[in-house]
Amino acid sequence: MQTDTTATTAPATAATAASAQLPQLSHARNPGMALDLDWVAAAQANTSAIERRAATLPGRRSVKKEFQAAWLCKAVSLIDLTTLSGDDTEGRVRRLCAKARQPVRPDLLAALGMEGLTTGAVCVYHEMVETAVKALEGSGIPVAAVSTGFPAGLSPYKLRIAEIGESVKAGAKEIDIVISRRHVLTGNWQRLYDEMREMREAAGEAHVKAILATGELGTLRNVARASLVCMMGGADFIKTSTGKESVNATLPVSLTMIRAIREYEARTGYKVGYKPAGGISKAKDALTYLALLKDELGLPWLQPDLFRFGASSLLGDIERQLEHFVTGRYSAANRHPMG
Ligand SMILES: O=C[C@H](O)COP(=O)(O)O
Repeated sequence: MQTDTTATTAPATAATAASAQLPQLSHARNPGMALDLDWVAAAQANTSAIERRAATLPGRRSVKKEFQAAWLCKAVSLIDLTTLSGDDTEGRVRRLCAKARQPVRPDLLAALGMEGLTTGAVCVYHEMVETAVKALEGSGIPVAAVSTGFPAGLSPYKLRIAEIGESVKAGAKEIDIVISRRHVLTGNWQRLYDEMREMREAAGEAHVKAILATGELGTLRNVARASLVCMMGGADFIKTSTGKESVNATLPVSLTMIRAIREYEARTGYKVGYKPAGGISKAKDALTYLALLKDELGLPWLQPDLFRFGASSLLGDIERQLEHFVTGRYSAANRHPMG
């Protein structure tokens, strides 16, 4: 990873490295704005340039040793620890919540000086929200609910809106909505905008992550346009994927969405969060995403209120890498179960 982290004086521990380089910053919530169809029509995505730039990212020089451990701890704090399976049970969700509270073995965290580290959130289906809220009581870890007919978003519109309210009532502080892909594919920006507005309103104080399902949007230009429309409609985050599409988070899609976020902030002054989700399972990939974020948006985005990984198995690999950093040994992946 090519960042300026290695150019600074080496802090003594991973904890000091993390806190010295990644300041705590907050931001005003994006209120949305009137739909600007001229801006949407003008949005471009130079696919070959984006793909060329994305291809260079994984091969870049990686941060090492305590700097790598610090960035990995930062990555843990940015994970929406997720289970979205048809066979989810209350027991599995309770185990996942215990993992969110204590994401890395206590002896490793003590050696890293990172006691108290937790994941950013736990993400579940509506039926599991109450269980997760109870299991996370007192931890400060929010529960995110996938909603609006996740993953396809094709249930009756009234029910999709009602589902948001139900999850908020059950205690979800974050709602991951799925957009209607057909509005993007048919260029019905007005309808996409209206739905986003209504979903944001239904969520009230709960923050809304708009899942674009980019693997089903056809082109990067559509991804750029849909990103803008969702931000205009008041999305707090834009998120790549449900994890159920055949193509989920990718670096070209991430570059496109991140640049839309940058443009939106430049024009409106409001920061919108970014959540790549689906298929991110290796610590190395997490570092690439963090480097991309830092390069394109800067350090303010490397906080849980502006960036999350949607991931079910990434934490296990990060824990393995941290164990290796502390002990010099790797353990088998099955020693790091999630739920
Ligand atoms: O939003 C989160 C995704 O569903 C998780 O996907 P994953 O299981 O590929 O990590």
